[in-house]
Amino acid sequence: MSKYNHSKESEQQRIDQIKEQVKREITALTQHDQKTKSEIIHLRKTFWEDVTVNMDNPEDALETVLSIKQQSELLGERERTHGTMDQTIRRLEKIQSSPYFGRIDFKEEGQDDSIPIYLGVASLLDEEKQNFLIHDWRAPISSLYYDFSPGEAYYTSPEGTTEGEMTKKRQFLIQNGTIVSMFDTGLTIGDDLLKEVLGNEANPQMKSIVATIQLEQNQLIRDESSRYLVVQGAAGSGKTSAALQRAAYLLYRHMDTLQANQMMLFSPNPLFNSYVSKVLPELGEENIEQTTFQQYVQKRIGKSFEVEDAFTQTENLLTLIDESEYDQRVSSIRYKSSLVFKALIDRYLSRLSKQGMQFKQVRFRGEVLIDASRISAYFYSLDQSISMANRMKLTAEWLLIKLTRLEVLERKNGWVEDEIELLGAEAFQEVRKEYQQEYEDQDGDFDEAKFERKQLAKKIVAKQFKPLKNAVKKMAFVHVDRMFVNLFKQAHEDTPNDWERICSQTLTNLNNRLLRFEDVTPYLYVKDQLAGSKSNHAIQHVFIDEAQDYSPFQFEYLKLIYPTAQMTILGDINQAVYAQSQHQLTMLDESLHTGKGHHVMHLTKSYRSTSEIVEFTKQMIPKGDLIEPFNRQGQKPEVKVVSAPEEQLEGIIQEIERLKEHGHQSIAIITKTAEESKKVYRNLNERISLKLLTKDSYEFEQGIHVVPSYLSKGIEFDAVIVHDASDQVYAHEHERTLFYTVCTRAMHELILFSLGETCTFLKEVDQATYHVEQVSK
Ligand SMILES: Nc1ncnc2c1ncn2[C@@H]1O[C@H](COP(=O)(O)OP(=O)(O)OP(=O)(O)O)[C@@H](O)[C@H]1O
Repeated sequence: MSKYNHSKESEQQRIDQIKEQVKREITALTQHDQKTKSEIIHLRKTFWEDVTVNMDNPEDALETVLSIKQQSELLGERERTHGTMDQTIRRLEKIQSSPYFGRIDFKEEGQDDSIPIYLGVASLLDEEKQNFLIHDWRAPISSLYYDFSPGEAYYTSPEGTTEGEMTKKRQFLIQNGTIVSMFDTGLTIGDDLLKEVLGNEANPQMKSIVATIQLEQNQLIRDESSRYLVVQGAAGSGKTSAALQRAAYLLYRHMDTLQANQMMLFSPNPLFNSYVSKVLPELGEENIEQTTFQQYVQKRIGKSFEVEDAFTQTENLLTLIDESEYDQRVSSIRYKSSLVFKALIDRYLSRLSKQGMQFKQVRFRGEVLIDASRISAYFYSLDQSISMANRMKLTAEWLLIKLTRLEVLERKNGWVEDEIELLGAEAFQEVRKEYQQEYEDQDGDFDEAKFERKQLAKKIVAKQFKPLKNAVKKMAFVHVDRMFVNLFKQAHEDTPNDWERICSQTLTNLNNRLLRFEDVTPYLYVKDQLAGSKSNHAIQHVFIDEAQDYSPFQFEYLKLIYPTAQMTILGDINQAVYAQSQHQLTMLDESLHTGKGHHVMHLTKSYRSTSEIVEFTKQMIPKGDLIEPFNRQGQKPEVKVVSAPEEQLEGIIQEIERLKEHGHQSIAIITKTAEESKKVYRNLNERISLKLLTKDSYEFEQGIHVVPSYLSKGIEFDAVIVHDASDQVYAHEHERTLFYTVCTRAMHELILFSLGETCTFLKEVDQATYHVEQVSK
């Protein structure tokens, strides 16, 4: 028997022992859990029998409350225990099937022997609870596995730095408790295993990469040196994957203070939410909160405006034929996304703090109760040294006091008497009961009827004043919309050349109650500054994926709404597809992250696509030569030049057939616009089974999809067929990043059709890196 086999045998024996121990633990826990479950059922059934309910006097009532509290605490405690046991059983079941993925032997400085350390998704102690049989991949010592190859190594923990020598590094693939393969690895973590993983078919759900995290990804995952961690990473470099592992890592590191619902992931589209939803549960953690910027703003703005989303904005721009119209819209978008515009707004706000604030009158039953001018006078009577937000709060408090006084006066008005006449017997009975409880012992001359009418008047008016008071509490008396409109009506310093045009277009939109995407952040910023910020102090960590799509203004705004959160900002400047971010400063720009508290990292190795695809795509972007493909070979990309639309459709169908024969299950036909996607879908739908992805799609499955370029970001497919990569479709320099994004979605195969001459981005690529075929009947 070879040394390897022997070693494999003994490794399998160790796994078998672990499985036995885990089996025993699961049996014991299940029995215990059964008992707890029965107790819960019993407690729920007998809840009211076991509490003494007696409300005869205050002491008895107090005792009743205490008894209910005690009983529900007992129930709550049992339910929590059941929850924890359930979780532990699930964790143990996972360990049983795949206990670990790695082993390192580490000889600590000053020690004689190496100790084997096995790494898994969760830790496991031996039965004496003395030694770790498995270390959690997030434990400090586990970083040795990701950071070093055999030789001198060290790791840092809260106790300090431990130095030593790594004498072995081994990788396992274990399925159903059996070793499928096992490699002793050198420099990088399991090139072979990684190759195998990356060579698999695409999955409609992203997977955890815990067994094959690469060195630079590990640094990203564990970095806690700064408040803002900024990651510029090439397409397919594992930004999203590493971000999710990082979330799991932070949850482990700060398990006493951080919970999944205190972390927020901003993703590029609703589809993405479902795409990444399995990763954290796979790692034994709960999913963190997820949203898109659009979902956030939509919730904030509600129905008061029709809100354009970033996709509609992009689609509108991509379908604009008139170049000057395009230039105008883009210039307005870029200006409104800039910090220069934010500075203009700040100057406007500071003027408002002295004069010009707009308020709404408080009206009640068609009459003006408090005039806007009185609110304004009160606001400006407050000391200017008090911040605007606090002056607004004080004004709201003043209004509430005023409303309470007016409410008392209102009770005497005729309409109240009319309302009382219309009341049913029930209302009278209710106040009579109140009277009996409170005043039955009063002297004989107490007028019960008068009391009744007074009480009813009080109730009727209070009910009608309630919405008014609530509106004041929500700062609805501040006329945000009018002040936002005034921003575009007033003269300002340092405006761009086309300011007048920007203003007139914005005012037309606002008049039609339309808020363009570029106006959304400025509008919310103005609203928050005037009517009180909606900052969220509960969120402790924010992840922003595809950060190249966010403007510096959006970054400032996100900092305001999450004032205490740390941020992980990930993106790729070469995939900036929105007008506000192309050739503009974006949230990702290093110039915004120079100060203390910011740490910028770069990921240059690309894992998603075969090296042929990466070699091809990297030529389309500036500094593409810095991108290093992972060594996984495949076919060279194919460019098929056709001369008629029917040829393109036929060609696509043939390619799909071929790709399916090769076993590819997830195939995307990517078009530039949604309009084009719809057309392709209509033309192909009768011939092959496929799905159309739109901005409202929430999930995607294995299969063939037609998807517009800007919705394909962040996700990946086994094979990508680019629909019409001709110079008629990708005709402008500003579409370079869009084109690059589309091509980099392919894992194994990339096929580009071009109806006529190919686009410039393709012409620039070295012909030796792809095949060209002229297809004609
Ligand atoms: N260390 C790794 N081990 C295994 N797979 C990896 C690793 N790193 C990345 N991958 C795989 O590479 C692919 C791309 O990863 P991911 O989507 O996270 O990259 P990205 O940088 O966010 O891409 P993009 O910016 O192009 O959307 C995924 O299939 C992911 O599972």
